[in-house]
Amino acid sequence: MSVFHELARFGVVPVIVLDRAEDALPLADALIAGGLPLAEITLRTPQALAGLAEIARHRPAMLVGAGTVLTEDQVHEAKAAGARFALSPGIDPLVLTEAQGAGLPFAPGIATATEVQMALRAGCEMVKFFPAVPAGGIALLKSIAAPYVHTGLGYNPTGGVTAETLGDWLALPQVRAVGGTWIATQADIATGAWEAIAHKARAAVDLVTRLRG
Ligand SMILES: O=C(O)C(=O)C[C@H](O)[C@H](O)COP(=O)(O)O
Repeated sequence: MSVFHELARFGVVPVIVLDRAEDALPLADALIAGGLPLAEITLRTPQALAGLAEIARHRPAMLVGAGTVLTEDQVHEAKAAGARFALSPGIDPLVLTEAQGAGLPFAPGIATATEVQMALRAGCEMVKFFPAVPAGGIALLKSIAAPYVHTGLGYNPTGGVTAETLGDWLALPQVRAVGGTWIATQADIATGAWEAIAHKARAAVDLVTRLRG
């Protein structure tokens, strides 16, 4: 099974901004406790890679990937840290080529038909639809995805998705999983609100289970 198939089984991807590497394991444990052993650690903070590496090394049950991967170097850094997949808010063919060479499954960001075609040309299996809500929400995704249904491309809407709108997004057959920061916000992590994170993870997992029957 491809890593994006594994990810799709959860239906929801916690997008993480990690300020301190020492928060990585308690965060992973909270997500595991909530039944959501999955995280996209965004490479936006100096300690993100170290935190990702901690999770990959010490919590092998977690499916951990890197987000906000913007450069060729970051492809290799993410892979070396143990990322099983990578995503980015936008699309950069040079980064995609590098990821392919490194064997790191990569979902680039798209918000236009042109970008979808760039992703298809690069052989991507999944793309991030970013910024999902400000760009035009479900109506835009439906319209953009329509010409490419036959390709089997999957979408990961992220940016403005919430627990309340999760179900609407997952009702679209092309949506493999939504992404969002609400499950473990930067403030939750900074204050060590591990129980709250576990609770939000569990609520999201329960909702996905209910929706998918
Ligand atoms: O950095 C990336 O790889 C991204 O895709 C951006 C994040 O997914 C958004 O920042 C999500 O933000 P929320 O709207 O708070 O859920």
